[in-house]
Amino acid sequence: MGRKFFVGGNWKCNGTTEQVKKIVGTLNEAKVPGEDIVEVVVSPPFVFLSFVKALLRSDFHVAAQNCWVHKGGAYTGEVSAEMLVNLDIPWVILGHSERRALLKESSEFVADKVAYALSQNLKVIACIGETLEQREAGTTLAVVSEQTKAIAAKISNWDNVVLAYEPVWAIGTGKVATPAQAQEVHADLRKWIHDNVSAEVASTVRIIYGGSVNGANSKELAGQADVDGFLVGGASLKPEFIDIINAATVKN
Ligand SMILES: O=C(CO)COP(=O)(O)O
Repeated sequence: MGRKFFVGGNWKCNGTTEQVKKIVGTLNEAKVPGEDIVEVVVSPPFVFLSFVKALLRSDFHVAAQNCWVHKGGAYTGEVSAEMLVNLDIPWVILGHSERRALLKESSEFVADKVAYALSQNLKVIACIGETLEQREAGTTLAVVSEQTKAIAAKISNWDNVVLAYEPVWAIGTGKVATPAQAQEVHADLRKWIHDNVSAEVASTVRIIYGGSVNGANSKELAGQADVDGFLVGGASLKPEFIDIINAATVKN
């Protein structure tokens, strides 16, 4: 099938110049499989993007954590897709659950952002995931397929999209999804994409898992057939991020 393993590090709203230097230093010295085996992307806050890009080894790439929904202009506090392109930032994370919950970003708004970012040739890590209440109510697939459907309605080319399944109850809680739970949702999502987008996109799109991934649990999760990588929060700020990148070897 040839879906290249993908590991993203979402630093969220963390870091000082000194911490950033230290993290990048650790990444630059790390021994990891080549770019043919694993694609590695780290996502610092906007203010550190250029700094990280300049320091970071050339086989790792950077992502912004958000961008404005349309062309830039009179939108105080926002950063446009055009600016990211201008700075040679190849990736952007969109629709993270923290933004959906705290900043009330709807599925439609996220989908508009995804479509606009793709139109500017950015590559997108699009995040979806259910809350604990939704899981307990048995609506996990309905929720993640609704979030995916909103995106599918607005884009026609999935080549530059990575779908990040991040159950909200697993984010920052230390309560990781079991490999079986992750695999079940990933397989259901792939089937949904098969039935509602195309067989081709279903077989090629990477679906990565996020939520309390760490050095210890990453190998077993990576062993699941439909888990094509990770979006890592807390552990991406620590040296164990290297172990998570190395979980890619499980696929080979
Ligand atoms: O939200 C996440 C990545 O985007 C996951 O965060 P944690 O790895 O800290 O649970």
